[in-house]
Amino acid sequence: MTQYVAAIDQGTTSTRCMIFDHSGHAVAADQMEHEQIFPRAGWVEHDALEIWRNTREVTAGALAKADLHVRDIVAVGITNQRETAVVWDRATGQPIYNAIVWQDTRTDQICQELGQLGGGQERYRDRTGLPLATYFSGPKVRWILDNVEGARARAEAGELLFGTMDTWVIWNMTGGPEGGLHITDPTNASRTLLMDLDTLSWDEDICADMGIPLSMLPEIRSSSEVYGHTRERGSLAGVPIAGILGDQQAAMFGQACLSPGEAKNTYGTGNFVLLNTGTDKVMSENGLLTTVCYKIGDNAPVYALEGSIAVTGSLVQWLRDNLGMITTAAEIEKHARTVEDNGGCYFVPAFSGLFAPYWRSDARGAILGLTRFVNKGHLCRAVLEATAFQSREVIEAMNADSGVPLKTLKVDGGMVVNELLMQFQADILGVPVIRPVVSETTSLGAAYAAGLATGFWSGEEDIRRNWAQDKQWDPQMAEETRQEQYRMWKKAVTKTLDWVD
Ligand SMILES: Nc1ncnc2c1ncn2[C@@H]1O[C@H](COP(=O)(O)OP(=O)(O)O)[C@@H](O)[C@H]1O
Ligand SMILES: O=P(O)(O)OC[C@H](O)CO
Repeated sequence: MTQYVAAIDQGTTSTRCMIFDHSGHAVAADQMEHEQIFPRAGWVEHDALEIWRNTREVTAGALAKADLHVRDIVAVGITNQRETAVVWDRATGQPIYNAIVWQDTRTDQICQELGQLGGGQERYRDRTGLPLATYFSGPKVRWILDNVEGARARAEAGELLFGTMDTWVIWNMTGGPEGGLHITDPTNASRTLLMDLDTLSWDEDICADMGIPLSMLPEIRSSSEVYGHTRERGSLAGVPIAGILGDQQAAMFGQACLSPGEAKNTYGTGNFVLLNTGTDKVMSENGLLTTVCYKIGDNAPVYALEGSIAVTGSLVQWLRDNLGMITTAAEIEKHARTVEDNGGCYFVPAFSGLFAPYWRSDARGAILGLTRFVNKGHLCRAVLEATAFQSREVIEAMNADSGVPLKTLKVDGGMVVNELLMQFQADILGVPVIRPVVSETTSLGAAYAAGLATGFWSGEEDIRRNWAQDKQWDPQMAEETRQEQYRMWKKAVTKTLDWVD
């Protein structure tokens, strides 16, 4: 009997379930978008109950599309948007507030206050590998405890649980209030600002400073092991849950970036460039994060350097939803192709401040170089180019940190269908860009983590064998043009800084 592994990818804009066979080929997928809630400027929330409902629907949907029975599924892996924080009542399963999303900037003040405590910013960097920034979960939990009436007392009484989306989905999948597992893995925990990167355990001093009771926090398990089985109700009843990876780390698996020096760039809501640094924890001197890449069972953890970019694909969504300039994301390419270049127009999408390599929460978005000449095509081009320029900035930082310049760039994610963007990325980087056949690397990576733990795949060789190139874009731009356009981009960035008082 042919067997399969399922993956649930709880992403920023949607939740999907994919089912993979032994060759890493996707035999079915189902996907549902959820509401993006913007209560105020800079605030971004999700309804965690809507996400749990969608998770159930897409798992049933994927099984139905593949025409499979649950007994054909040997394991399920979970991957997720990272950092997004939800706090719920352990007895009822009701969230006490919407999930606060990674892009949300409401915790700026909290971060500034925490930075003034003993050890300041440096303590966070040294212990957690992260800058003290609004991006990460810890300050979001602190905000919920400070702002939801009665929350702190309930948290201290042990009534409340915190989780990133992996934790929330697994707790519900394993029974919720009736004995649900409260667990996470080091790739997700390393994004909270609460985990010690060396010991892979919660840092009690930081949790105390942040005012977060340890009883709220999930147990940190490895990224690949059988944690338990899904509850008896539901379409995946009784299947072992055997993998947990943050989505960007899952993409590393899906791209077979399993050796030191291997890197990928994922183009989704934001962009995330990760470089495998092996069992060495490299601390960045150029504005990158140090994070856990994965931890397989009892093996030593593997670390990564990461360049996180907050706004890339979501800028295309913004053009569609807020300005109505396009009706579908794919349409942007058609308009961008009506012009030769950006016509002098640069769009810096600092909607959530600027993440790597700047970490400037005082930046805000700006369109620069506007003249009467600039038309819709130029603006669409500037939107796409912003993704490529931001990627070059973090890759330059990575080259500086590692001392070994990247020779090729493996890419994946929703935006890599955009051929104009891929060519421009190769042009502005000056290195070839390579897209694999399976560009759903995030789901595939979660499936690999679960399949490795259950013996469905035997090891790294299986994963490497399954990876295959689909298309390569080689640089065609003259060196002088490349340098000039990048210089103008850097100049544009300087104009967005110091905007928020
Ligand atoms: N043809 C396209 N050109 C440019 N951007 C696109 C295109 N198709 C999708 N996108 C963008 O890709 C993003 C979706 O990618 P995906 O990897 O599914 O995101 P996520 O996992 O973050 O939810 C959206 O932000 C969308 O605007
Ligand atoms: O959901 P994605 O693919 O936009 O990924 C979000 C990242 O995990 C945020 O750190």
